[in-house]
Amino acid sequence: MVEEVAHPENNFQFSVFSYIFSKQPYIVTADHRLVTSWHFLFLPSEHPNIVFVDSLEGVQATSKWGLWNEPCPPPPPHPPFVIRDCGEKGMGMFARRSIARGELIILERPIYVTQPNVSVHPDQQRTFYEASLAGLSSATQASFMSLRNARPETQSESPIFGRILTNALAVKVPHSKVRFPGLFPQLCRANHDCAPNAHYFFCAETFTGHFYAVRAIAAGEEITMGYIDPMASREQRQSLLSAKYKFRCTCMTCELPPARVLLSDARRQAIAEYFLGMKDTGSKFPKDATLPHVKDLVRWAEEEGLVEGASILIMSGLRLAQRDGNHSEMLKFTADAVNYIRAMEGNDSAGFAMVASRLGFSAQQLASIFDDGLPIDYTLFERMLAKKQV
Ligand SMILES: C[S@@+](CC[C@H](N)C(=O)[O-])C[C@H]1O[C@@H](n2cnc3c(N)ncnc32)[C@H](O)[C@@H]1O
Repeated sequence: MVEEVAHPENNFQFSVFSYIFSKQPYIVTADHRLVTSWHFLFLPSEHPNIVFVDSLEGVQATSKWGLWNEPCPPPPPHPPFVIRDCGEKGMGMFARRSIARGELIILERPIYVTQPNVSVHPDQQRTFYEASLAGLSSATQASFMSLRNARPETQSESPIFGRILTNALAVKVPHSKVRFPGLFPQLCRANHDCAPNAHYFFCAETFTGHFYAVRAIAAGEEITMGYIDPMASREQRQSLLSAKYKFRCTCMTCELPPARVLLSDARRQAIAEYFLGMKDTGSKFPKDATLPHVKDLVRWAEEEGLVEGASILIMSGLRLAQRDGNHSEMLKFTADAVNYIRAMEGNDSAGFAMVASRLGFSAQQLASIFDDGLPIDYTLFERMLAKKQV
């Protein structure tokens, strides 16, 4: 049975080859002639501004989350940034006023979430992507198409594909290890820096991308994020950025004098090796890890401006100290972990709750020790730890 498709909230007709798989929830095939018709589009009811592309099972699971019926949490009342043209980089995000470390810059819903590999034949790619774009309202389509396309070589396959490659940010959803590429009208305007001053993460509970300042940002300063593995050497980073995003990075770290680049590369490599060791052992610290070494790595990560790397190392240090029953080090690492997580993800984050649960506390209990602005109540913390016999 083939039925023509119109988005429930707009009058778009995808194509005569689209058909409705299900009206409740709204699931359609992009084009039933495609060999890859196992990719379906989910058009969340009353949200003509989101399209979710996945296998049928994927969109069926997604459609049951009910997140789409939740209103998007309101953004900060006066956005602390402007998006403007900045020459060779194209558009960029800039601080309208000074922004404090740990301040929320923007919170935004994606408009388009897709499978990492919608492996359709190049000839069919265009049909597929055009049908998926047509699932959006005309305003959202225009916003999508205004995003930068740094990959014009893909234009013949689809003008959409290049925009996905240029702009996608990871969307992580419950019960799936897949990092879905997601597009956001404003978040995708942030340019890259190898020591970024802001941190992006996706919150599945509210289905929004969050962007926090991880350093104090001065009025007029550019707000940046990291696109690639920051532990790579400068040469590797340059080649990754040039291959995928088609630009040469001229950030401060990349422009350091040669001797400083060597030092920066060596530090990043040492951190990468530690992470590899964690992966090898499948545990939170590598075999033979020692507290002094972790502390050196944390300091290097901080000096390199690698906030996310530093936070992972701090959590690893916390676990090492926990393994050794070293309460005073646990205290220091916990204080650092809380400090970092608050800067990267705000006060009520899942990360904060994770640190708390790691120590056997609730988020509220931990927050009571690390209340904003007050000196840390170490005695209380010691007492709580002793009670837990961590
Ligand atoms: C996600 S977009 C960022 C926003 C983009 N500048 C725009 O105009 O919409 C990624 C693209 O921006 C440009 N870009 C991002 N960071 C850059 C940087 N540090 N230097 C030069 N170009 C950059 C590259 O063309 C890259 O492919």
